[in-house]
Amino acid sequence: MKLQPQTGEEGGAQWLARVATHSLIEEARLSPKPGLVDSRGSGAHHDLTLSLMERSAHSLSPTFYALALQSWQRPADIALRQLVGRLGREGEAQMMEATGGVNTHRGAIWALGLLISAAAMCALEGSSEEIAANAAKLASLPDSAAPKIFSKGLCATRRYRVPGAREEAQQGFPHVLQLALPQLRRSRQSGATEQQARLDALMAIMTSLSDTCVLSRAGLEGLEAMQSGARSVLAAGGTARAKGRAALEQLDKQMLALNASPGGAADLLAATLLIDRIACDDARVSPLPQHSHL
Ligand SMILES: CC(C)(COP(=O)(O)OP(=O)(O)OC[C@H]1O[C@@H](n2cnc3c(N)ncnc32)[C@H](O)[C@@H]1O)[C@@H](O)C(=O)NCCC(=O)NCCS
Ligand SMILES: Nc1ncnc2c1ncn2[C@@H]1O[C@H](COP(=O)(O)OP(=O)(O)OP(=O)(O)O)[C@@H](O)[C@H]1O
Repeated sequence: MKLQPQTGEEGGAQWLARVATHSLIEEARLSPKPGLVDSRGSGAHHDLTLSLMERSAHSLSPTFYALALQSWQRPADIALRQLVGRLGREGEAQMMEATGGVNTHRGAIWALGLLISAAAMCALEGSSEEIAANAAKLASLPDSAAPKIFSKGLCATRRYRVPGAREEAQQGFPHVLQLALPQLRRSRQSGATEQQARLDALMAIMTSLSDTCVLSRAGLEGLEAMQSGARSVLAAGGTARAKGRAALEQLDKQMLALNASPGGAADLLAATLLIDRIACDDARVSPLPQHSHL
């Protein structure tokens, strides 16, 4: 199905920015998510609330717009990589200003920022595979202006020898393309509600992601609990089934007891919702009129 966003680069960039911000808000509101901020509350977080997440999402619209506009029909080269890096860091500063210094969306800016840029590179004509491949090319290029920070994520990837946010992007977002999007569309097709299909997509990501947020707070025990709990939900038929919902409730309790929150998986769900809306994929099955309300 072909999308009909506003035409031209300015209209297209505005539309992309709106869809990206909306994807972040829909991810944050989706409930019940294990350990994460959602419409019920703050999950395992003490410094995050839903209204803070929403404020943060809105603060990122100008960054998303700039990323889309500046990437329009450009090739993935060093110049674009450096520009995208600078805009991403400015977006992080914007987020920190809006939240009073709380990290609400660092991982999300990275994933959605690259995907917005990648979608704009093909002027909104790309399939999910083409968008992810462009994002991977950009993420694999060096950004000499990037500050050398030994972040929590980097620390976890070294300590546990696992891939993190950088590698997920450099590999073309396999958790989005190979797990979440197919699950989202399968669940919709089998009659799940939109909320259930999105929760199932989140579970699909959680079955295999090495989420450095979980590793930093709860180590390998937390990661294994997350992955096996998510597998149980899907093995029980997903959240459209009572047994699947019971397994999800169990997983939520376990994540809270371990003080674990799969923030990386949440970012990739937002990325999935974005790609689902912007990619020109024939197989898309969406119950919503595409972006008519955006
Ligand atoms: C790559 C980023 C995320 C930093 O990663 P790093 O692991 O060092 O840092 P940090 O621990 O602060 O953040 C990691 C975040 O990624 C998310 N995440 C965690 N695990 C994963 C995973 N396996 N896959 C994807 N995302 C994950 C979480 O939200 C987590 O909080 C990013 O902030 C960055 O380098 N930005 C630089 C600006 C830039 O180049 N932007 C370009 C696109 S806008
Ligand atoms: N609904 C959500 N709830 C919580 N985190 C989310 C949600 N959606 C996305 N995230 C992602 O999770 C990340 C939060 O990471 P993390 O929990 O590691 O924060 P931190 O403040 O760096 O660490 P800590 O909370 O352990 O002090 C954000 O960067 C954000 O992109």
